[in-house]
Amino acid sequence: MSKNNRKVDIVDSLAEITSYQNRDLLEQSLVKTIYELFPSADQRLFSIDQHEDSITIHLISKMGNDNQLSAVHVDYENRQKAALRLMFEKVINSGKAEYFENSDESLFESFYPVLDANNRVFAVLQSTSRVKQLKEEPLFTGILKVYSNYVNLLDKSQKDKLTGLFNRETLDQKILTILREPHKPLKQEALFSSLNKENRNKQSMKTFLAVIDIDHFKSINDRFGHLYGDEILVLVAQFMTKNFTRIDDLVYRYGGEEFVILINVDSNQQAQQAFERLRINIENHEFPQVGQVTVSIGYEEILGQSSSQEVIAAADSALYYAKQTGRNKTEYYQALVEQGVVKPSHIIESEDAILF
Ligand SMILES: Nc1nc2c(ncn2[C@@H]2O[C@H](COP(=O)(O)OP(=O)(O)OP(=O)(O)O)[C@@H](O)[C@H]2O)c(=O)[nH]1
Repeated sequence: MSKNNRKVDIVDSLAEITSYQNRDLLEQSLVKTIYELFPSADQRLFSIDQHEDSITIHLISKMGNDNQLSAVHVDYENRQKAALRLMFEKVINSGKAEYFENSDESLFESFYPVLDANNRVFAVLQSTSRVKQLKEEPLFTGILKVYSNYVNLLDKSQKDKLTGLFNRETLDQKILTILREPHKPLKQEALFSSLNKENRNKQSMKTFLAVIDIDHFKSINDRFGHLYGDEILVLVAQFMTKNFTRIDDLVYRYGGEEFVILINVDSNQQAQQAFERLRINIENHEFPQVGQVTVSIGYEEILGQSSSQEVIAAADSALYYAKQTGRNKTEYYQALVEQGVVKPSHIIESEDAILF
C-alpha cells in the first residue's frame, strides 16, 4: 500500500468512526479501523466501569486473525485471567499504556487506555500480536484520542449530567429498536462476551423495562435540601449500575427521581427477582444522614407494543399501583392486568380519547 493510500484509508476510517451515534456501531467501527491498520494484531476493546469499590470490565468488541490467534488466546485468557486483570488495573490506575511480553506463548500485548473528559479510564484497547509492537504507536493513541473526544461529545447529548446515566431521549430510541427487532440482544450478538462469561441462551431472552421511582422523594428534598436530594439521586443511580452489570443491562435517568432499567432475562420470574434484589438492596442501605430510602418499581416486557410510550405507560401503571398499595414494592404490569387490578393501558388510552 502506498503512503498516500494509507493516509486516505486512515482519514476515511476516522470519518466512519465519527459518523455513528449508536455506541455499539461506533465501538465496532473503532476496532475494525484499528484492525485494518494493524492486521497482524488481535484487537479487543473493553469497557471499564469504575465503581467506588470495584471495577467491571466487559469485552465489547473484538477483531482478529482467528486462525492465527484466537485458539491460543482463549486458552491464554483462561490461564492468565488474574494476570490480565492485573494489567487492566495497572492501565486504569496509571492512565498510561502498558506493554507485556509473554515469552512462553511468544505473545506481545499492548494495553491502551481511553480517557473521558475527567481523565478517568472508560475503555481499554488490548492489542495482541506475535510480532513485537512499537512501544508508543502514535497511530493507536491518535485514533483512540479521536474516539474518546467523540464519545465525550456524544455523552454531552446522550447522558444525564448529574448521574452520568443515559438520558430519556436515548431510551426512546432503544425501545423502538427492540420493538422492531425483538429477538436481537440489547447489544450486538458479535460483542456478546465478557470476562465473566455467562452461559445465557440469547434466543429465549425476553427484554423487560422497569420504571423505578424513589419513594417520598419530595420529603427528602424538603427535610435535607435539594443538594442532599441530588446526592441521593446519584447514590441510587450507582446502586442501579452496580446491581445490573451485565453487558446488555441498560440504566437510564428518565426524569427527576425516576429511572428506567432494561434487562434481558429468560422469564418474568427472573425479571421479578432481579428488580426485587435492587429494591431490597436499596431498602437495606443506610444512606448518609437520610437513613433509609426506598423505591417502588413497575415493569413490563417489551413485546408487541406499538410505541415506546406504550411500553413505558404499562410499566408506569404497575409503578402507580405499587405506590397506591404501600410503596417499596415491585409490580409486574401483566400480572396486575390478569388479576384485574390494573386496566390494560390501551383501554385507558381509548377512554381518554372518548373524553376528548
Ligand atoms: N434534588 C432534586 N430533586 C428533584 C429533581 N428532580 C425532581 N426532584 C423533586 O422530586 C420530587 C418528586 O416528588 P413527587 O413527585 O411529589 O413524589 P414523591 O415525593 O417522591 O412521592 P411518591 O413518588 O408518591 O412516593 C419533587 O419534589 C421534585 O422537586 C432533581 O434533579 N434533584
